[in-house]
Amino acid sequence: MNFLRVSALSVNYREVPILQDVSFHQEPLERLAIAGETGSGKTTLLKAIGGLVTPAAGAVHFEGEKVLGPLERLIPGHPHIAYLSQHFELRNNYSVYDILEYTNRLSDDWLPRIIEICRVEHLLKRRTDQLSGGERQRVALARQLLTKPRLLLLDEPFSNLDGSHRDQLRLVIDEMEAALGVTCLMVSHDPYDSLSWASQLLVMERGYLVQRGRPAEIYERPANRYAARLFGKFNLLPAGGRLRFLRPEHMQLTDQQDDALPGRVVQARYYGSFWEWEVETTAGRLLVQTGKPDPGKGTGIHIRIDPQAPHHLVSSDF
Ligand SMILES: Nc1ncnc2c1ncn2[C@@H]1O[C@H](COP(=O)(O)OP(=O)(O)OP(=O)(O)O)[C@@H](O)[C@H]1O
Repeated sequence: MNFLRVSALSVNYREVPILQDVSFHQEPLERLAIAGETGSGKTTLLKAIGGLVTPAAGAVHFEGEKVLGPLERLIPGHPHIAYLSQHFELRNNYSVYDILEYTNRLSDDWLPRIIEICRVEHLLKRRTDQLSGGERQRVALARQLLTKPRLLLLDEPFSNLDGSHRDQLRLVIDEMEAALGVTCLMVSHDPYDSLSWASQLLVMERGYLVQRGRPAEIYERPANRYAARLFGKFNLLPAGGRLRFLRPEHMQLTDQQDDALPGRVVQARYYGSFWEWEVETTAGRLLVQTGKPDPGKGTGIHIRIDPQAPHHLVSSDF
């Protein structure tokens, strides 16, 4: 029995297919992230898992039992699955403490524990309309945790947060998993959030699940051009009738000209921790990630493939 099993799930909105034949499973404490372009069906998938939309076909099973849709339950949703929506609402004119206490369905000793984990102690007396975006996010998360979920569905939890609030929320999620044993399934359109957090990634494209794998597998060996682009830029180098897929950091500048590809720098862009050079070569325009600054447009250079780079060959229609 899987902790969560999604089987051949399809969802339509007014007869338009939004999710088509999606199947996967998740085990307890496995960190699963769903990536995909806007409109690819990520939120709809979370809602179907949480019992908030009715599938047109297929089913979701949680701990061996079928998750019922909104028409099959008096109160939509599953009692052990919490859903932190992108557009969560906190009632106005209530203090944070009142909201949390009101929601608490657990024994009283849980409340201070969750307040501490979510780092909201200093906010308890404030009204909900007196909070910043990051603070509201942590209060909303605390509120969901007080329903004692076993599965927490997080829809773009970092999307409106700056760097320091993101880091803080990341710590909250880590602690919550460890201290409360909550399993998380996260939707994120930001490649860095999903690559660095997940143990398994799902890639959604126009309602279909097109790839599932470990983050490094999907980053280095994407199933198609769409999955490749979601996680950053890439090069395709001719290799014996096929194309070799290489990320810009898999290309190296070299002084040794044997076996190297000559080229001329077209443009150099600065990204803080690295530079990216765009280089015109006989194999096409290539991107090279390097620590070296802009050498000037037209500079002649030589490139080689990092000997440690993955060997991912794709067809010419990639
Ligand atoms: N209630 C609805 N009625 C009709 N169509 C909907 C409804 N909700 C979503 N859709 C459509 O379903 C598709 C998938 O939407 P969904 O919100 O699941 O995508 P998403 O991948 O989560 O997008 P985003 O990253 O922008 O949140 C979109 O084309 C959207 O317009």
